[in-house]
Amino acid sequence: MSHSATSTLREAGHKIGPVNVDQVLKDVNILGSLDDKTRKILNKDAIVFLAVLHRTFNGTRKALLQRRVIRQAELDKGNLLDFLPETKHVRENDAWRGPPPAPGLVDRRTEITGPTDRKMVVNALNADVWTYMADFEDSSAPTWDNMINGQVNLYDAIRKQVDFKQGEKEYKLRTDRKLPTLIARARGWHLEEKHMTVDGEPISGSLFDFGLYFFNNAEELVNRGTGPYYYLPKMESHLEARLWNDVFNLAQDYIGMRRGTIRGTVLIETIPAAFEMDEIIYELRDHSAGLNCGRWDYIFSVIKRFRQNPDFVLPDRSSVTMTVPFMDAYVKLLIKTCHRRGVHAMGGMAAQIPIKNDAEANEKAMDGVRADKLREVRAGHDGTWVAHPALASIANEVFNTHMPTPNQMHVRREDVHITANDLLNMNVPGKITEEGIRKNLNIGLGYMEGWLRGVGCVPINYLMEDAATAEVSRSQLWQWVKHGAPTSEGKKVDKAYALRLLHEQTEELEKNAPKGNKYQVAAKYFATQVTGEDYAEFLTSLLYNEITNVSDKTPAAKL
Ligand SMILES: CC(=O)SCCNC(=O)CCNC(=O)[C@H](O)C(C)(C)COP(=O)(O)OP(=O)(O)OC[C@H]1O[C@@H](n2cnc3c(N)ncnc32)[C@H](O)[C@@H]1OP(=O)(O)O
Ligand SMILES: O=CC(=O)O
Ligand SMILES: [Mg+2]
Repeated sequence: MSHSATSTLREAGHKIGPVNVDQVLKDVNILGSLDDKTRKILNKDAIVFLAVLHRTFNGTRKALLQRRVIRQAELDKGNLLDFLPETKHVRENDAWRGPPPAPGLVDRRTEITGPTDRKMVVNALNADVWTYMADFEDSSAPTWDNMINGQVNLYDAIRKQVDFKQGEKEYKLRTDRKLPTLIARARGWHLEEKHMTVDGEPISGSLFDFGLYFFNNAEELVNRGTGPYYYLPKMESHLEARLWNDVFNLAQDYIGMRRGTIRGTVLIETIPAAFEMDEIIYELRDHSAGLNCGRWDYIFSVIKRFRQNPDFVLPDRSSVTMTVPFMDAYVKLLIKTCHRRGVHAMGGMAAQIPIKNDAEANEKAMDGVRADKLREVRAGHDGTWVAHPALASIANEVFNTHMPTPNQMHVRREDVHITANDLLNMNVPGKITEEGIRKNLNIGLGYMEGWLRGVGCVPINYLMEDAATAEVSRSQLWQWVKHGAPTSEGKKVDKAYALRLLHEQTEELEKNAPKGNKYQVAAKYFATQVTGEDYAEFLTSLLYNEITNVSDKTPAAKL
């Protein structure tokens, strides 16, 4: 796209502009390196658009993050959460609905998810699935290269120009059928993208991911029969959804696109958001593509938000299943709410992945995935997630058998009545064991070690581990030490015990890892997080500086 000193980007239909490019670009810096390919994506017009987003919305974003801090202070005093009295009218009004599903989103029974590196993009689009969530979030470490090249890969994939060769292997998009609908997951409101600054501040990771994908592809996607679709992670209130809606409106107006063309599926993956499901759909209204049960972040959020409260201490991670009372209540409420409002209620991610060298263990793992998908379809979910192409056939088989229609929005779940007590019912059977502690340490260390090398999703003990699952492990360790939880072996989990096991696990992992691994760095950070004292809001924010080398002295790229 060309630019001029006064660019309207598109003369026809736009409502915002004309924009004085030189003026907007004043005090905008790109601190990450650019080559010919990335420069095409992060072109001047795109940068102008991102700067407009930043200047319009960053103040609100920061104020909303501050609201999280204020709410946390209330919870730290022992207060609980409840449905909001001020939005009762939204919940009780039966008259409003979300929009009908957008093109390409009517049937989304099996969604594959994964990071946006070129190989994974091709493999995901070739998988036997209906939709593909291309992930800039939980399964991506946000290095500059990952984020910007991910945008290049999606740009090329949308235009079917993504084929490439790696060694002898050719990666080619299949041509024998329609490709799955693409949905991009932007980073959450809490993350920043340090490689682009506006007026001396880093731009929000959400606005960067959303904006670049939108600006470069929205029109192309519509021309190809779908649209600019997103997954929106880690929100904590309907006001954060309102901010997304405002962003969507501005973006569509900016390029002259009909409002309501963008669609966002919101992950309900924080405990405060579970109390505002109706309100979140209401805020996004014409842009809503439903809600999703982001189970891993949800467990993380329950522990995080109530970490000072001894009533919320949970047993070993493996005991916190989808059928324990608080998880069951959350699933049921989500499905009921979505279907009442005519939008999709998406299921989530079973962590099992294929085990290649042990047929028996593999069968057991696949049975676990099958059981999870069966529970989801029977509960009324309209679709589910798979972490790996080899799991698509299992999800398809279960959903094809039990969901003959493209979705099951007609399943209204009037039988379900979920109260605040149900959402907060921590009656979870199970024990805290030394094995559970060691597993959490291995997951935390293993995940952080990969993340520090730029890998955002790793297999550990034949389970998919990503930013959300690692947070569950980290938060459990913190919580157990904080509350001096007893183990089934008769020990009290305290700081000395946690640090001793951390040391042992680090040694063990390092012994078997290639030279140049990052276990020592991971352990240094993890040690600050598992002693019941400091608790970073997010591991990814805590570690971010380790994967960026941006400073005041970094020269800006020439625009
Ligand atoms: C809590 C949440 O947010 S869940 C959502 C976020 N998490 C995810 O999206 C999980 C994504 N999954 C993955 O990253 C991977 O499946 C892992 C890391 C768990 C396992 O990866 P690997 O060890 O490489 O698996 P494996 O060796 O079996 O892969 C076989 C092939 O499938 C490909 N593959 C595996 N998972 C995916 C995927 N999700 N999308 C596309 N391709 C995939 C691999 O690239 C590999 O391709 P190749 O044969 O061309 O080299
Ligand atoms: O994003 C999904 C989750 O489970 O977390
Ligand atoms: Mg998540």
